Amino acid sequence: MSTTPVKVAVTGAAGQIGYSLLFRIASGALFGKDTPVELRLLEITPALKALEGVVMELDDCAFPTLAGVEIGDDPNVVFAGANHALLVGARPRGPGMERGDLLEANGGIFAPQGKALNEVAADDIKVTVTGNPANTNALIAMSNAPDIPQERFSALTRLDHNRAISQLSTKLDVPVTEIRKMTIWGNHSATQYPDLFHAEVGGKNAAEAVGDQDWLENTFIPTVAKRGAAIIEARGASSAASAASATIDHARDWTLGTPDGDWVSMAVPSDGSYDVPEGLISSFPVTVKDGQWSIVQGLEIDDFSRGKIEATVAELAEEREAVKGLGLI
Ligand SMILES: NC(=O)C1=CN([C@@H]2O[C@H](COP(=O)(O)OP(=O)(O)OC[C@H]3O[C@@H](n4cnc5c(N)ncnc54)[C@H](O)[C@@H]3O)[C@@H](O)[C@H]2O)C=CC1
Ligand SMILES: O=C([O-])CC(=O)C(=O)O
Repeated sequence: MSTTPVKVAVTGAAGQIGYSLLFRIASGALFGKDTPVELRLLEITPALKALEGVVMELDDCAFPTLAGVEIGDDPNVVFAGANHALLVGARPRGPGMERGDLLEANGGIFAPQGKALNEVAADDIKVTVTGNPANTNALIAMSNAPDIPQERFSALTRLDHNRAISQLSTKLDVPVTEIRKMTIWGNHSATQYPDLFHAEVGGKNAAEAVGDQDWLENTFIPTVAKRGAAIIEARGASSAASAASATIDHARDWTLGTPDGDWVSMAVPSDGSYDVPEGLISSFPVTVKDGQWSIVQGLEIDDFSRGKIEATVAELAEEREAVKGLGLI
């Protein structure tokens, strides 16, 4: 086992997602059994007592990979030396709300956290935003951290990506391992575009394998895009274990790389690819090598896909204007 622990900061650590996420990270699910991790956990002051209880449980697991745990309510202390920051802490939506409705309540969390990361995180910091509305919260954090390269900021669309794989696997009755090159474009919201035209099933085009445009348009896309709301309706609370699992998948692949012949969906700062305005944090198909992501280039986008991508990107542009208006960027 290597001796220097990787420092992973997690915000909202006493929350629902935190309760799943911390135990997965501590058990080695993020970087493997040979890499010790130190957890640095941020909460608001009233939640620190609950967090102490979670830390007692982490202790009680005696995880060989867990090298230490620090907790606190000051991001300037908790983020010190962090190599990864998983920004989960934010209010979840309730029934009948869209994620964008959280912008006013949650946006304010991400400006001070971006500033703190800028000041005290390690030089190789990678930031993943899970708290909603994730894309625009990542934009706020990034805009408040001018000394951190922009490509170190990302938002989570991996849960949508995994949901899309699962829906397709059920439809075609194939194992998830047969499905490659799934893409979520745009915003982690109801406007997101899960794209089957570039996905593959057993090496064949997924849209052709489905052969049913009506299912693709009227069942697949809305099921994936509205899955979060369906879970809130059923569970009475937003998805937590699957969100934690997707956060692990995202941060792991960003660190260890994507397999040959496949890609993943990550919301990253646009460089103008596929006509997504530069600087918006939008989901793209990406590959990762040596810890750096690249947007997959050269995909042909037909009129149907173009319309879907434009709609979700227009929403991201509106959110950017809204947070400008709030003085957050
Ligand atoms: N991107 C995605 O795919 C998904 C995102 N989410 C989002 O993740 C967020 C967290 O969800 P849950 O864990 O279920 O919520 P939760 O309410 O159970 O936990 C949130 C925690 O964040 C803490 N918190 C609030 N402000 C904070 C701050 N300034 N600093 C540090 N901690 C702070 C709260 O005290 C609470 O413990 C929500 O915004 C939810 O909508 C949830 C599922 C999927
Ligand atoms: O839907 C929500 O509010 C929680 C979330 O982001 C998801 O499950 O995708």
